[in-house]
Amino acid sequence: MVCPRNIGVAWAPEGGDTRFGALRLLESGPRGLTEAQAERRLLAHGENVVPAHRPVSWPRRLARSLRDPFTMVLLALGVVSALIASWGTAGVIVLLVAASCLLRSNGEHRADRSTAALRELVASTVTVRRRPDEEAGPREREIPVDELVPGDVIKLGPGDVVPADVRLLRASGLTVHQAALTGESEPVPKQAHDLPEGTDHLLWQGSSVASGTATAVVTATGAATLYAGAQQAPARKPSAFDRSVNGISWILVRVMLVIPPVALVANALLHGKGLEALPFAVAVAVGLTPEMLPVVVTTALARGAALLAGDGVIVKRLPALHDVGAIDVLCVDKTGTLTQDRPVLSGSVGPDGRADPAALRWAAVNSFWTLHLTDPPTPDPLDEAILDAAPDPGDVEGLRATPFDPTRKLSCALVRTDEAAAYVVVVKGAVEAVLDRCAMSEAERARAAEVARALAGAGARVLAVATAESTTVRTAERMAEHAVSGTAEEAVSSTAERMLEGRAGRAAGRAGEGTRDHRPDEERGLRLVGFVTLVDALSPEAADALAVLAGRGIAVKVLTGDHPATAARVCRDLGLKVEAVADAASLTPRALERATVIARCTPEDKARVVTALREAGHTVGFLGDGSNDRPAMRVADVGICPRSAVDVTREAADIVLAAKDLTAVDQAVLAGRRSTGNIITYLRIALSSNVGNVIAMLAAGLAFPFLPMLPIQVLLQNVCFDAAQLSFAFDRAAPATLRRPLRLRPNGIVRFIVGFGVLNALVDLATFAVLTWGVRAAGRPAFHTGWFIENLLTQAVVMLLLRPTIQVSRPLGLAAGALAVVGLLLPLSPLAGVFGLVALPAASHAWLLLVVVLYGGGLLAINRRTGWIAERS
Ligand SMILES: Nc1ncnc2c1ncn2[C@@H]1O[C@H](COP(=O)(O)OP(=O)(O)OP(=O)(O)O)[C@@H](O)[C@H]1O
Ligand SMILES: [Mg+2]
Repeated sequence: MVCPRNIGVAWAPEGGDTRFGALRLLESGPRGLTEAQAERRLLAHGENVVPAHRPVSWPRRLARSLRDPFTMVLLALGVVSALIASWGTAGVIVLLVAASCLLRSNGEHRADRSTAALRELVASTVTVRRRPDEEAGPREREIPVDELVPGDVIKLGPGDVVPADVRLLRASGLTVHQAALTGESEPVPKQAHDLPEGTDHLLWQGSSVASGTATAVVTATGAATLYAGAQQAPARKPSAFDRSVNGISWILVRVMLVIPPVALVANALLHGKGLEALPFAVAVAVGLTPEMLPVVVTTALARGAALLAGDGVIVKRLPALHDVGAIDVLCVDKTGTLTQDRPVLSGSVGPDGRADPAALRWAAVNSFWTLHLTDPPTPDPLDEAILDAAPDPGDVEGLRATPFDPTRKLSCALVRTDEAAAYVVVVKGAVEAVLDRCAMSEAERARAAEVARALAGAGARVLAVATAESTTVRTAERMAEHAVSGTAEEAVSSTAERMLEGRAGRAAGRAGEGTRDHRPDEERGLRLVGFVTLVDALSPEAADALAVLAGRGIAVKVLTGDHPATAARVCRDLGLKVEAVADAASLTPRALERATVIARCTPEDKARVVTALREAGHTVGFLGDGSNDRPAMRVADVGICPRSAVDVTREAADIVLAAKDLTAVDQAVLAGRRSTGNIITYLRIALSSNVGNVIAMLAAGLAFPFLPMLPIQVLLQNVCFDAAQLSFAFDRAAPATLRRPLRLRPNGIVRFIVGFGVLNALVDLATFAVLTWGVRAAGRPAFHTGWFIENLLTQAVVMLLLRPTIQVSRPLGLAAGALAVVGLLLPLSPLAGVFGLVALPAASHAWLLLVVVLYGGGLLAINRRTGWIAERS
C-alpha cells in the first residue's frame, strides 16, 4: 500500500469526491479495514506511538541526576580535594555522589515505571470501525490508540484527543484545538467537504476536539505524523513544589560555596595556617550538603503515590501529590460529582409553566436527530434520558444537526415534517441560551425565565425547547445557522437581507425556478415551545465527603454550566452551606470569595474563576470530567478527574481517580499531606543539624589551635546522618499535619533551620566546654572522639524529638537507634584506628550523655511551650 507521509496534504484530487480518493489511496473504504488488514498494517507501520513519549533510558537518567546543583558542588569539592592529594576526602565524596545518584535514579526509575504502568490503565482508546472479514459488515469498537493503523476509519467526539493524522470523511459542528501544534489559541472549525480549502479537512495527531463530532480516515500514525514529537509532554512550568525545593537547594548551595574560602581565610588570619586547613574546610562544606534530599523527596512522594494506587487513585506527576495536600479551595463540577449523572425526565411544560407534551416531543426530535446525524462516540446522557421518556416523535426526517456545545449551550436539528411548514429548526439547550434566541418581548422573556427559575429551584435540570418553521429548506438552513451561531439581534438584523432574498426568490419562483413563496415573518428568531425538566439523583456519598473536606480546611466551590437555581438547590440538599450564588458573568473578586456556587459557566468561565482564585492566594484543585472542564483543569494547581473522563481532561489532569468520588479526593489530600509532612520534617531536621554542626565546627576551628574533628571524621558522620535520614521518607505523619492544608514554604523552613541550627550549635559548644575541661588530659584524639560521639547521639535525639509528633515509626526508630549505637561502639571497635577514634573513659561518656539528655529535655520543653515544631510551615 502506498502511504505517502500525510497523504491529505500531499495528495491532489483527480476527479471524483476527494474523500473517496483519500480512502482509495489508503486502500480503505467507508466501512473501514478488515481485522486482518489492520494486523498486517500494524506490523508494517509499527505501533502508533510518538517517539518523544518513550521512557527515559538508565544511563540518561543517571547522567541527569548528576546535573543536580548539590551533586555539582560536591563534585567540585571532590576535585579540589584530589588536587591537594587529600585522597580520603575525595574518596568519600565520590562515594556520596555515587550513592545519592544511584539511589535517586533508581527511585525515579521505579516511580516512573509504576506511574507508567498506572498510566496504561488510563490510556486513551479510540472508536474504530473495522470488519471481522471481507464479507462481514462493519463493527465499531474501542481499541487502544497505539493499535491504530493508516486506513482505519475512526469516530471522534467532544473531548477526544486526535490519535493520529486523519482526513475527515464527515463532520458536524466540529471545532478543534490545535494550539499546541499551530499556535492558534481559539478552536478552529473543520469541515469534511469535498474539494476543501487549505487544511479544513485535516486533523493532526495531538490536537483535540473542542465541539462536534466526526468520522475520519487515518492517514499517518506514530513517527510518521506531521507533528510527531513536536508537542512532547506539555511543558508545564515548574510547580509550586519544585520551586520551593529548588529555592531551598540554592540557598544551601550558595552557603556551601562560601564556607571553604571563609574557613581558610579565618584560619590563615587567626592561626597563620595555610592550605593544610583546606581538607577540613572542604569537609565542613560537604557536611552542610543534604545529599539525600532528592532521594528522600522522590521516595516520600513515590511511596504516597504507591499507597494511593492501591485505592485506584493514580498520580500522574509526583509533585502533584504535594500540591493536592496543599489545596485550600477545591472547585468541582456538579453533574456526576454531586449528582449521579443518571438524569430521568420529570416533566414537560409550556412557556407558561403548565403541563404540555409539546416540549418533550420537540426535545425528543432534537435528541433523536442530533444523536443520529452527528453520531457521537458516546451519547449524551441528557439526550438518552429524553428519548427514554418520549413518545414516538412521528413522521419527522432529520436533515442536519449540530451537537451540543458547552460554550453555546445548545444543540440544533433541522428536520422535515409532513405538516404545512415543511422544515422545522428544533433547538434545545440552557434556558438563557435559548431565550436569547427567541423572538419575544422583554416582558414575555422575563416571564418565561421566571417559569424556568421556579422549575430549577426544585432541583431539576431545565432545558428550554424552541422551534422555527419555514417552507423552504434554504431559509430553514439559515435559521438553523443563526440559531446555533448567532443571537436574536443577529437573526433580526439579517431579516431585512433575507426579505430581499425572499423577494428575489419570489421572482425566481415566478420565473419557474421552483422556490416556494417566502414568508418573512418566519425568520424573527425562534418560538419558545416550553421546557423539559430532568432530575438527577444526588450522589449518596457526596454529603459526607463534603463535610469531611470542610473539616480538612478545604472550601468547596461548585462551578457548573447549569442554571443557578438548580445548582443552589442541589448544594443545599447536600448540606453545603451556600453563601452566595454568583453568575459567572457577574463575578467580582469579592463575590468570588463568598460564592459557593458559580453557575452558567462556559468552559472559559471555569478557567477564569480558577485563575482568579489562585491570584487571590489560594491553592486550587479542580475536579471535573467533561471537555468543558479542560481549560480549568490546565490552570488549576492540581487537576483531578475520574478514569471515565474524556481524553483531553484526563490528559490535562494530574490525578486520576477510579471513579468520580469526593472520598477519593480526600484520600489523595491525606496522602499528599503525609508525604509533604515527611519531606518538611526531613528538611527541618537534616538541615538544622547540618547547619548547627557547621556553625560549631567553624567556631571551634577558630577558637582552638587544632581542628575540632578530623576531616575523615566529619565525612564519616555525614555518611551516617545521610543513611539514617533516608528513614524520613517512611515516617508517620502527625495527626495535626493532616488537619490543615500543608505546603512546603521555603521561608518557614529556613527560619526553622536557622533557629534550631543555632540551638544545635550552642549544644555543641557546651560539649566543647565539657570536653576541654573533662578530656583534655587524654589529648586531641579523645577530644575528636568525644565530639564525634556527641554529634551522633544528638542527631539521634533530634531525629526523634524535632518532629511534630512524639510517636515514632519503626524505620525512624531503628535509624535513630543505629546512629546511637554506631556513635557509642565505633570508637571501641577495631575500625576505630582507621578513623582516628579512641576509647573514652567511662566518666566522659557520663558527661556526654548528660549534655544529650539536657538537649532532649530542652527540645521537649520548647515544643510544649511554643508548639514550634508543629508542622505549620
Ligand atoms: N445534550 C444537551 N442538549 C441541550 N442542552 C444541553 C445538553 N447538555 C447540557 N445542556 C445544557 O447546557 C448547560 C450547560 O451544560 P454543561 O455541560 O456545560 O454543564 P453541566 O453539565 O450542566 O454542568 P457541570 O459542568 O456541572 O457538569 C446545561 O445546564 C444544560 O442546560
Ligand atoms: Mg458536565
